[in-house]
Amino acid sequence: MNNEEKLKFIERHIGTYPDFPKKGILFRDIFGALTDGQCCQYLKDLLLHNIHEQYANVELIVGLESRGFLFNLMLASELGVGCAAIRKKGKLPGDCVSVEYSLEYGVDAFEMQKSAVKRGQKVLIIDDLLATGGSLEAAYKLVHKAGGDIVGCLVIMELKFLEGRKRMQQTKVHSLIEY
Ligand SMILES: O=P(O)(O)OC[C@H]1O[C@H](OP(=O)(O)OP(=O)(O)O)[C@H](O)[C@@H]1O
Ligand SMILES: Nc1ncnc2[nH]cnc12
Ligand SMILES: [Mg+2]
Repeated sequence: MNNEEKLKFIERHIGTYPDFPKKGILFRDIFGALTDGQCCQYLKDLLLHNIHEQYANVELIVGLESRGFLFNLMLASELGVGCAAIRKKGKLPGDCVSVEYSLEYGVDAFEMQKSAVKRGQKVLIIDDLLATGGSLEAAYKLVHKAGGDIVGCLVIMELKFLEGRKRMQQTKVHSLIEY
């Protein structure tokens, strides 16, 4: 299968749920695709392909709690680099940097351990989905605060109509699937 066919295959397996978690939200469920073994392999192939094409010399993959964690360790181990976590507030021990953010259906705060990123380290931020961009923008600020050099962000899905990309003009953002 070529990359275009792999992408179509994945698209067909992503679940779509109207009015979840709130009325008016059309929820795009990556977990629906991950129960299929082929989808897991194709997703890995396409994410790695994109990293090789778009983001040279990545040294650390940072994933956003929780759906971003499905991909940060997997990609880091494939690339032979480290991975780190951005978590919702109060979950990480030690000295942390913290940033408040809002998303399509709420407000929260993200944290990251200061020790997770070395000064000037080349960081790729990964998540399943870009909606309003609140989460990804907060992640960018956190990694920057922690001393990282962000080479870009990679997401599987992008909800174009919410224009989250407008908040991310400080770096390169790539998505595999646009809605
Ligand atoms: O672009 P935004 O409007 O910020 O929305 C995108 C974020 O929303 C979802 O996460 P959610 O906060 O629902 O948490 P989860 O990953 O733990 O399910 C999704 O996984 C992204 O991380
Ligand atoms: N519509 C949506 N589907 C899945 N995750 C989301 N996060 C923010 N908006 C979302
Ligand atoms: Mg998330």
